[in-house]
Amino acid sequence: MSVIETAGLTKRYARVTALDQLDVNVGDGVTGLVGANGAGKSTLIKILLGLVPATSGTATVLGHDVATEGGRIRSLVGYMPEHDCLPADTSASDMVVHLGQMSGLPYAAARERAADVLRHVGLAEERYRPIGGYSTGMKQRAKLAQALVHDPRLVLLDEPTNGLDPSSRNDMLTLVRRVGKEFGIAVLVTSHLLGELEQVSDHVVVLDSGRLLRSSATTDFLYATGSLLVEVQGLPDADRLLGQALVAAGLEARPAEGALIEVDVRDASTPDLVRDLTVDLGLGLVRMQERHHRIEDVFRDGGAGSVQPV
Ligand SMILES: Nc1ncnc2c1ncn2[C@@H]1O[C@H](COP(=O)(O)OP(=O)(O)OP(=O)(O)O)[C@@H](O)[C@H]1O
Repeated sequence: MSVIETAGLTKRYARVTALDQLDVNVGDGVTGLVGANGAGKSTLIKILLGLVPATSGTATVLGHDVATEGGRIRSLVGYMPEHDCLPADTSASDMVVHLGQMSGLPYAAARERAADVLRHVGLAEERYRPIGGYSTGMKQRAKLAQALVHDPRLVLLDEPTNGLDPSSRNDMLTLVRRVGKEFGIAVLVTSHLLGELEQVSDHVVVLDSGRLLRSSATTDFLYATGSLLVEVQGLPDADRLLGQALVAAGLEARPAEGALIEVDVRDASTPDLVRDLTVDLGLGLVRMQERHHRIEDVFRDGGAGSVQPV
């Protein structure tokens, strides 16, 4: 059974079409929903929760119709909203217990679950302190905890890394991955950064101005959009020699800035092939990094993007 399924889903506001004939099918595991600001990610999440009505089309969540079974969906689904929405003068513990009770848990069970989830997100020590004194990272973790308190079957996480510094961002991405893998909860997580969703998602769905650009396994996505930057040493013209060998082996390769070689990733074996050819030429492999295209360029004419370590 699909976790989320939409058909022809459309949402029009007075001045803008936020979702345009969207057909998506999300299964178990971690699914990344990526798109630039205004692409329609939050609108989709609100429709899936039954909080905002669609203009036309249909959507189901865990087999329930969003148009008629919003209450049932919200009892089965955890939701982490994008913006700062936490009460400053309440402790994370009180807030999560309260939301657990609102989801139908008896008080004692809500307390027990709240302690568990706050520990899982790394807020065991601070859980009795008022949220107003929390860092942004702690607030994001408190928001994640309340999404998990009623043991949902699916969580919808809207920009969980928003406003975080690089180290807190990595911690949050690790947590998101754990929720999907260790707790076995289906996850739909949004971001405007393709790179960070690739780190945690099994599947990536890309929205552009409310339209579906692509929906595929993360690995397919990488192969379709990525290239490698390679640096070798050992001979004065090491980069040229390797470039020629790569082209002779049928790969697309070209010189890049700083005596690097850029190689298009053809499939999962490409990095091994680069390594083997380097060794065959008696050269040393200094580094090999993925280069991603920018999300805006992915489906258009390509272009250089951020470089991330393999
Ligand atoms: N309540 C509303 N009334 C009118 N227009 C809206 C409303 N909510 C969203 N929109 C518009 O719909 C489009 C999609 O917005 P949405 O918030 O879903 O995008 P998003 O991908 O989540 O972006 P962001 O990350 O910036 O929140 C935007 O053009 C936005 O201005």
